[in-house]
Amino acid sequence: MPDQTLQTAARRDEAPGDRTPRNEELRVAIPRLETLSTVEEARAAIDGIDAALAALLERRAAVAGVVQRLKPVGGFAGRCPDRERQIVAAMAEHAPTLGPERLARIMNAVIEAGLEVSELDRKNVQDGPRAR
Ligand SMILES: O=C(O)C(=O)C[C@]1(C(=O)O)C=C[C@@H](O)C=C1
Repeated sequence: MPDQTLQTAARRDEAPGDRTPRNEELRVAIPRLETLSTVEEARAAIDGIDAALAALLERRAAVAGVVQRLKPVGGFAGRCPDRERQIVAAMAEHAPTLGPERLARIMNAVIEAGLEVSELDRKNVQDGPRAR
């Protein structure tokens, strides 16, 4: 059986005549464990997953940066623990083996990395890129 494909498509409804660009989509091969019988094969599968994860993390940080600019108080000062708990609870439904406690640690690192990038971007806009 071929690898499964995870397709993320956060599409807007298409109105007739709408010429705004479509969202990009990411197609990821999900390796079936029974197809992996050597370290090399398993590592190659990990590399494929990590490339997709990195692309998603990069885009997540950019989208979280948009949230920081739209919120009345953005950045670390506007951190929202309730929203972070919601995110972890929703993710735990897709990752029951990892579970909420491990996911909370992972997402804390992901969210903090995004906030760091958005604060650097804000500083660059204020001071110019030389201050970086
Ligand atoms: O949803 C927000 O309010 C955000 O600022 C985004 C985000 C995130 O990266 O998902 C970042 C910080 C908040 O503590 C919660 C969530």
